[in-house]
Amino acid sequence: MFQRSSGIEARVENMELTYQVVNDYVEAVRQLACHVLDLLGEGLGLRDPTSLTRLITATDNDSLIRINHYPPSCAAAAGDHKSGGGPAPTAAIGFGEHTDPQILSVLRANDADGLQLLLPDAAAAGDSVWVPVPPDPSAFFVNVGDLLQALTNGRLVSIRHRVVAGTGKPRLSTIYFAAPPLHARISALPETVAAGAPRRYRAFTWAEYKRTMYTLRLSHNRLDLFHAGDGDGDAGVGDDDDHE
Ligand SMILES: O=C(O)CCC(=O)C(=O)O
Ligand SMILES: [Fe+2]
Repeated sequence: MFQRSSGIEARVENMELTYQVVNDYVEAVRQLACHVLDLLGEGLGLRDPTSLTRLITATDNDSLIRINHYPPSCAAAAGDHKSGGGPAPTAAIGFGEHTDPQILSVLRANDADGLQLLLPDAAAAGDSVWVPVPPDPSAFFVNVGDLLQALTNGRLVSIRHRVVAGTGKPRLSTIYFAAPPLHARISALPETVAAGAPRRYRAFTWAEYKRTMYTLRLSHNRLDLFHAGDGDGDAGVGDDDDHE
């Protein structure tokens, strides 16, 4: 009985420690995300370079952290064997292709490879060229999300990526997704709109975007449903008071 309760106490202590470590990590990556957004705001020539950061520091921000674990793939090994070449095209996918929906993602992973990016220019030309991101546990991988693409009127691009599970080491990744409050209105910043660069997307709230996203497949190009001038369409999104 005594042993059992001390076991529980140890577990509670462990949980508290884990909670503390995760909280400290979240605070550190949140600050990093703010720093990156401030620099981007400056680089974009925003009148208020902190306006992007303020979206993710609001007390009711919707940011989250995700921890992914990809065990080595037996399917990839089988694919290698059968084709004598690369992994089986579908069976070895650890995380299907997608863009991150939020503002900014800050990823840290162990030294196992697997993350790949789709080259946007090749994709626009109809080719699928996947570029591996070299694993580096001492580095952060910072990714522009869909909302940042909309806020910058397409000047910053939310890159399509995926994870292919290899046959070697398990991959472990931790990603902080910096997001605004649900009610935040996402609309191209005025400095990114010009006669030669008309507003690409209509205004929407993060809540509307999330609602739409949950009706779609992971790989769907969701921003396509928010193009300016498309009306309400069947995307089921509201506010279109920013139409041009
Ligand atoms: O695990 C990774 O390396 C990337 C995962 C990812 O893209 C995501 O969780 O959105
Ligand atoms: Fe992602």
